[in-house]
Amino acid sequence: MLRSALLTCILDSSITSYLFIVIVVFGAVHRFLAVILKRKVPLPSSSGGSRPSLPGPRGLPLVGNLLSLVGADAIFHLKLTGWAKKYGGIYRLSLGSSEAVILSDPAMIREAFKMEQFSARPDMLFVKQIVNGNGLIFSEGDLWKEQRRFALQQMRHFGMYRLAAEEDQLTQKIHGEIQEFMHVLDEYKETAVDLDQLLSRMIGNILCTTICGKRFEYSDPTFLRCLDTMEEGSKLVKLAMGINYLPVLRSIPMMNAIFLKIKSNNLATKAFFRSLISERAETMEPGISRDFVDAYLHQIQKLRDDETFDASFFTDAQMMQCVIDLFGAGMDTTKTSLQWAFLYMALHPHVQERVQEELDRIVGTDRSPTMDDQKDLKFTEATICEILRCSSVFPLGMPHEATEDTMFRGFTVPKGATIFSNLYAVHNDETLWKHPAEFNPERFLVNGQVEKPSFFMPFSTGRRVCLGDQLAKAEMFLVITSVLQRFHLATPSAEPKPDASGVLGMSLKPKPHRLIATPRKTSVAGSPNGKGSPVECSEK
Ligand code: HEM
Repeated sequence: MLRSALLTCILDSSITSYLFIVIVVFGAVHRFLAVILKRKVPLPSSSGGSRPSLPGPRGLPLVGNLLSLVGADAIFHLKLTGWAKKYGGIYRLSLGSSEAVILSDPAMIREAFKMEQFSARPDMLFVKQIVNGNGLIFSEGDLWKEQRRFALQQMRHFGMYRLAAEEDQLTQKIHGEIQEFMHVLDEYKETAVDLDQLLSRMIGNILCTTICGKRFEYSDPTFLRCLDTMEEGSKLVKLAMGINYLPVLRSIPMMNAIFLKIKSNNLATKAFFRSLISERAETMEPGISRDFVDAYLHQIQKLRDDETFDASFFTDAQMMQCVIDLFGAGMDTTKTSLQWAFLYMALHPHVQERVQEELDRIVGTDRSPTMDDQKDLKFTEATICEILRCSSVFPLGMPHEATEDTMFRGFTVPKGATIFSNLYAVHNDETLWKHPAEFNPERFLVNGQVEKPSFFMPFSTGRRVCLGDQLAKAEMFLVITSVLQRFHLATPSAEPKPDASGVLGMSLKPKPHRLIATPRKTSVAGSPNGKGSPVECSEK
């Protein structure tokens, strides 16, 4: 009871500044003790002997740059972007007991993330105690390489190529999910609605279908509990980040309560997916992979049957973490990107009208858009690129870690340094983009063709580039085109216009806002080929 009241209080973002101060104080003590005990802890100026030091803001003794970041957790990306303007495309920061290197130059990010030495993940306590080195996001070395190769093959297969094949069952299910979303949207008619929960259910179902072959009713309590647990988990993980750098923070009751809650949420999430995996295992048939779990179960079976095979990372525990990683990585990012997409459409009605005009011309109103239409919907495609650029939902990517002291662009990046790629800075750099603050899809069109410059990198780049990029792009394309074909989106005139600045949580989210979805004059049936249950469309 007390713990749950404490956690409710913790989830209120106003407490984060307090936590930050706690982290700073503990950071100072930790570093002080480390120095006293002569442990090897890098100091702000310790980039090494006569080697040129990386530039960066001056830190205070013991706490480094932590004090400059107090209260900046919701705008961390802006703070780092401000420093990039002063210190350049590569600079360093001292965060508690660890050194961070911030890359904001796209060419440097491309070069760095191709390098094996910069492809590890920071050695965080969470990773050790919860993920246990398994999965796709925090795994490393041979395990990561093998699992990534397999998962990539499957995600590309399920994500893009199968979504293009309309007769495929999975594709039909995803189209059905979009229809269900629009059916619920239809029921709101002229009422303003916050799309957050509705999008969670649709994206959650698309991911569950792709990964485990299962969909849930929007009101299913088990499904809703799982979505809530994962959402809460993202907030808690962000709050407890400090524990990764200073494990001693766990001795603070509030931090320990967060840590224990993250662990219990993780167990609940595993229980949810365990039952889905069991269902799959009971119904699988030889040679048929209906989804990611099916493919994984077949792989485990194949390797067990192969007597010459003695070492493999394909285990049940590994499969579980891969499933959780794919769901976790795909959920918040795709949902948030779609929230931004609909907000931008409502804030830029002329762009929305151009997309709708293109959809009416190329797809018409008798069928839903399919992946085959993508190549012809140039302005729509450019608009989706602009949504990804402007929103930069993963503004600092995922942290990487240097596995050894490495000379890079004339500087030494020390072993153990956490490397952040400031994708937000790249996507808002005035030297690369004309008027980057403007929402303008035209910037991606050259002579009527979509052209994506090398400095457009919403899914990061290199060895650890997003594994679900194809699925995410396909989902965004199908959802955005289907919704805009059927609805006109607007902000409620009686409410203040939502502002398009984001708030940084695990991803960069728009501030809470409501939209009105008014049905357009269309007569689209419930599936791409016109079959399926039609959903009524009323006139404006
Ligand atoms: C618009 C949606 C998405 C965006 C913007 C996005 C962006 C990113 C970014 C920036 C990274 C960090 C790469 C790095 O470490 O350098 C990443 C990693 C990852 N993403 Fe995505 N992502 C999206 C959707 C998805 C989806 C749908 C899935 C799967 C279902 C997915 C799975 C992953 C995984 C597994 C990783 C870790 C890869 C690794 O460590 O090897 N993502 N994503």
